Amino acid sequence: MKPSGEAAAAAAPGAGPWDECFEAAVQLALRAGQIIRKALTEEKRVSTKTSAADLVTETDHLVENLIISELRKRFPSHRFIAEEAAASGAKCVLTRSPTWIIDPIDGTCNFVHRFPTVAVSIGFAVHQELEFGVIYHCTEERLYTGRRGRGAFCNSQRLQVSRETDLSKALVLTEIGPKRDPATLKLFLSNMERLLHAKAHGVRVIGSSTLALCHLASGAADAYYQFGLHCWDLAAATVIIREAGGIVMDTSGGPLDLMSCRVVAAGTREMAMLIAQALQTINYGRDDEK
Ligand SMILES: O=P([O-])([O-])O[C@@H]1[C@@H](O)[C@H](O)[C@@H](O)[C@H](O)[C@@H]1O
Ligand SMILES: [Mg+2]
Ligand SMILES: [Mg+2]
Repeated sequence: MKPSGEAAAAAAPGAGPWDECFEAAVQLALRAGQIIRKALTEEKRVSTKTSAADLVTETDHLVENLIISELRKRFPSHRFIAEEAAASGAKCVLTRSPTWIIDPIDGTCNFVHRFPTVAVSIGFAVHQELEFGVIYHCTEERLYTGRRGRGAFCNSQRLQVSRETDLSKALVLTEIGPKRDPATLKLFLSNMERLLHAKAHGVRVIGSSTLALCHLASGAADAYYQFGLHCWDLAAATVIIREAGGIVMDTSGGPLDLMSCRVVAAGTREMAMLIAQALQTINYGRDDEK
């Protein structure tokens, strides 16, 4: 079923203080998805950022500028944290002001290779609390939404996480992150090996952290962990997972720190703790200290 803004709004009935912002996010995600879907098959100008594996295209910039300019027109007092602005030096500071946290294309490496696992992610926080998240799987036309206290949905289907607590019965998702030096790769592979030694059914890397986190929210996977993602990968997906009944926390087992570039998420706290206890830390610094 094609997603629509009306379906997303109808899926979470009842007026709320941020309805207008939520509906703007939905419409912009759908519009961005059309641009990304069209550009997927076209020639691209590709640049690198923090590593040879950390790619960016003109479409990332075009989509991010479109989203921010449209939101600034409608909500001039709001603040923005966005991936490509941060790459150009903008500070990632989450204040108590209404703040949009944007990843214009999540899965840019997939996008460059025309691998159809790409999303646009728009999160929204007020008083430093995540209020809603919108993630649009551009090629499958799946609109994932979550609003604090009002449930999580894919198109108009309510989402519910897996209730699995046994790691030996779990499908675990992760992502590689942009660092490719030998020490980081050794730790990344060691973490994957630890989970396979613990008899996890499988470990999957799909190239988009936001869509992997949406799969978790839909119950199609039991856990997710990563070192090397960012607040714009996490913001929208965190609301969606929590509203689907899941847990999103720090890799230490403590509360999520949106700026820490690391996460463990799962359908149950038991599963999340089993994952966290198995992991060796890979240091990627903090978004708010770059
Ligand atoms: O850059 P992008 O495509 O928005 O986001 C990507 C993340 O979704 C992925 O989890 C991570 O491993 C990549 O390094 C990259 O950060
Ligand atoms: Mg991106
Ligand atoms: Mg991303």
